[in-house]
Amino acid sequence: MAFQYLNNRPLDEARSQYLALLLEAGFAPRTETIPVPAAGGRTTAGAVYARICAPHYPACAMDGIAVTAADTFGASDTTPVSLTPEQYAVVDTGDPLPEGRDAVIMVEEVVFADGRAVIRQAAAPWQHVRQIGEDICAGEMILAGHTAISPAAIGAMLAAGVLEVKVLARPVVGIIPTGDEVVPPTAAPGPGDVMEFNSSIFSAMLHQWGAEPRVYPIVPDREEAIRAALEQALEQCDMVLLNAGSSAGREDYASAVIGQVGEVFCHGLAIQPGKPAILGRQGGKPILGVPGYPVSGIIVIEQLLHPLVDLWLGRETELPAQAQAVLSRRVVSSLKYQEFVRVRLGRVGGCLVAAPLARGSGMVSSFMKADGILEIPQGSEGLEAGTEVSVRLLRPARDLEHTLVTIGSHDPLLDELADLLHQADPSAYMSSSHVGSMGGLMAIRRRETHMAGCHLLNEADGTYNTAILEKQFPKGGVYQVECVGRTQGLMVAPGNPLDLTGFRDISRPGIRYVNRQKGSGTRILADYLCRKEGVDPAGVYGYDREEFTHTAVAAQIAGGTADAGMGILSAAKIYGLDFLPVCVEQYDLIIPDYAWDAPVVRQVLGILASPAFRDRLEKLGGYTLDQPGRVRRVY
Ligand SMILES: Nc1nc2c(c(=O)[nH]1)N[C@H]1C(S)=C(S)[C@@H](COP(=O)(O)OP(=O)(O)OC[C@H]3O[C@@H](n4cnc5c(N)ncnc54)[C@H](O)[C@@H]3O)O[C@H]1N2
Ligand code: MOO
Repeated sequence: MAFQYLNNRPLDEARSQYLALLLEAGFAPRTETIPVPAAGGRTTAGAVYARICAPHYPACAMDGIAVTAADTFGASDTTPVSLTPEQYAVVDTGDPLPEGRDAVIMVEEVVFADGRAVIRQAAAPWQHVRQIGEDICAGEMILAGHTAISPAAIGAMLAAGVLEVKVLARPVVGIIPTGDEVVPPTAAPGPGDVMEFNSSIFSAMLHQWGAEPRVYPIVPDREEAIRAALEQALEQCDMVLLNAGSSAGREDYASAVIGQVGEVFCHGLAIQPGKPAILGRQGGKPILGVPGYPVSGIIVIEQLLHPLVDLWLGRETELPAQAQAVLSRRVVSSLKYQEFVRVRLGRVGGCLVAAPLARGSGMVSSFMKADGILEIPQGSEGLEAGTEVSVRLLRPARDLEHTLVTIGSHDPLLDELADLLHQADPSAYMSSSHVGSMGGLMAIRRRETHMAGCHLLNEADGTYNTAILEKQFPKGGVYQVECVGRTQGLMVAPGNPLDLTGFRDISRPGIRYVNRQKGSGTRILADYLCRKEGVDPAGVYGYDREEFTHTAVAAQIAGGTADAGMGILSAAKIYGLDFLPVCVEQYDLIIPDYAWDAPVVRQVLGILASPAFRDRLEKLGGYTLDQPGRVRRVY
């Protein structure tokens, strides 16, 4: 296939030109008529008029008696009026007002005696009577065109005799997943299989926007097959997403195929992620070529499809909620692209802090973890730490107020802690970033975290954390809180097929080691063990290969790309690995004084000391618990 290079069009410009082009070519909503009870949330296609009055008869508004007001005139405490059975009728709320009557007296104000109704106050004509059309008059406009139908509007239409309503049809959006490697979701994928989950992400987004997704079967990377699928979807849908094959690879046919069935308006946007997006059309029908990477796909359909759905449904695209936050770390950006950076947000010490998340376009979990999106404009080289930024919120702002931010050493116990915290208080959340023990202490210095998991060995005396905390916080300001003792060891493949006997064996020829990142406590431990056991790191294959968590190291070994790595027993257990224990280390939580009184911190300290926490850790295995939650030292 001829190599077609991509444009680099600014997003705003491309989007507005694309929308204008589509409108000119006849992009317009379909309408449909549906029963009113099912119309909640839909948008009226035109004005809706009342067919009958509501109420359509004079109705009693209270339980009591219907009377002729003139019969009651003069009634008072001193001159009660006694009505004969011919002069009144007992009625309930909603009953039609009996012929000849013109008022209702509440039952509380009537004394019945010998079949007569005695009243001590005159009734005003038409009191407690709902007149015909009091609510809605026949012929009156109930709803204007292009109006969202609220629950009350459903009631108003039905009361006014409108049983069916013409609404804007939900746009049917066809989603065509493509790729030879792409397979339906399974818990046991073969090597090279990529699970097809993009269509499920996009479908969920479309439902949220009021559109109707229609997912087609996965199409292999063959030009004719993709064209046939696209032609079918164009016949059956109002808009079509062609997923993957958008960039410049050998089997990337999206652009060519869109060109064959219609027209490519633009291939390539100045955005990252999402740059290979294709803006195409067949007449006024949009065809979007959406990159295969999930994060790129989410950004592209949010930026391009969401406005199309809004336009179709006659809605203004809502301005997303924004929050001002302080950037915790420097973010580098390319001058060529407008970048969408996923961030975690947390209010720490009175300041909303935005911590950038991993930026890989294939990392769908980074979008899941994100609290907001920071947009860095095209032409910017990035932003320095400490810059005040405006972040588009992905979660309600109030959730951020009760989020415990933890940045530091990784341990699966943090996930258990987060789960227990949220169970105990559904308004409380925990967001953890794994940057290693030293990284956590740095985050405390930058005031961006409530808490940091820490296990830093002082080689001189074999103690943990104390020496480094004294050095890092000479002026004090942190609490060292006891958490657990945990067994560190060498994780190896199940059955230990290479017969490793201990740490020293990592330098054996043929052994592929996988390490933790510099600054992590486990890396410091590994470096220490190298010196102690006379292992030369330069002679260890893979010593410079770094992963950021215990589970990531375990996953490499389980996946067969490494033979050994240092980590904790609980991570080895999750992956069914063998484990050669090396030492028990002290894992503490370091809490800065600026966060000490935060309610979420108090809650977490309570959970640490609870039997539920002990139970969870017993199940994980590899931990010893003395008095979690106890303050070891204040610096
Ligand atoms: N030489 C170049 N390579 C790439 C470029 C480029 O400009 N030159 N662009 C990169 C960028 S940026 C992106 S984004 C991706 C876009 O890739 P495609 O749209 O061509 O998609 P694929 O390569 O087919 O897939 C990418 C990735 O996503 C997985 N995938 C595909 N469909 C699904 C699905 N339905 N559910 C889950 N995951 C899916 C696919 O297996 C790949 O791993 O290209 C870069 N390369
Ligand atoms: O621009 Mo592609 O969308 O990452 O990562």
